[in-house]
Amino acid sequence: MTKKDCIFAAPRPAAPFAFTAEVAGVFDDMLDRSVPLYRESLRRQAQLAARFYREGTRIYDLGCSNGNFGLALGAEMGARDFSMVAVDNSAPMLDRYRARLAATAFGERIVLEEGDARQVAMANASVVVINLTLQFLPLEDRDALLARVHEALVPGGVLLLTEKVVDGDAALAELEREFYYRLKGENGYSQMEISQKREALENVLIPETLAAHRARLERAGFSAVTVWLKWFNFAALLARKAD
Ligand SMILES: Nc1ncnc2c1ncn2[C@@H]1O[C@H](C[S@+](CC[C@H]([NH3+])C(=O)[O-])CC(=O)[O-])[C@@H](O)[C@H]1O
Ligand SMILES: O=C(O)C(=O)Cc1ccccc1
Repeated sequence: MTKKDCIFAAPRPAAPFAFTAEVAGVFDDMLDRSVPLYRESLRRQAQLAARFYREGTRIYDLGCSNGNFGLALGAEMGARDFSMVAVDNSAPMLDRYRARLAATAFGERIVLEEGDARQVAMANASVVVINLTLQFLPLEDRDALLARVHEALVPGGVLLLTEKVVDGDAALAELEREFYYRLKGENGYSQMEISQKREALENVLIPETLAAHRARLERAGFSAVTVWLKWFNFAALLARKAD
């Protein structure tokens, strides 16, 4: 059971946001109230993964947190066999993922790896998921990771990439931010919570434009890219490797 996210409710000393045990303990509530269409997007990504998964290959989930994609995928696959490697560099997140997997029938199909997404060895992948995680890597490391993802994919394999994005037009970027903070308010976050979290995420979560993402995916070698979901400053992309 995850608790209510009250992390930024009272004034706290300014510190960069990190995926600590405190965050892991309230993670589901935080994402349900902070990421528009979070469950819808996970469910469709699980369906896409099931659709593109090929027997004998692997799925990678980079930045898997406490396992919400893995649990959605397991439910989607049913009795079908699959193999997934789920990576995160936060031990408290993986502890929770491990505990949740133990209560499922598909636990042995998912291998948890504690480590840096930039370092993980990948091969023979039909699906790679990077859900709200590329945004936490230094800008200069993003090209190399996506190039390695493309390299690891089998022909016809897909990358499912979801990110917080920023509009290239300053006025539209401001509009999207305004509507995003409106959603947070509707979901019960106070102005104090919204502004303290914004400060904690500065220089930690670095969003890019959709144009920058498309250009990177093209540089990495992907032959076809679609934005299958967009809500103001959040976007989910599917990038396909040629057959
Ligand atoms: N360099 C890194 N290497 C590995 N993991 C990292 C790194 N940097 C950050 N992380 C991990 O990336 C995750 C980002 S959350 C992903 C949500 C999930 N995908 C979900 O579908 O629920 C998104 C969010 O909280 O906005 C955290 O668990 C970090 O520990
Ligand atoms: O809350 C935010 O502003 C977000 O961008 C979403 C989020 C959710 C969980 C951790 C970091 C960012």
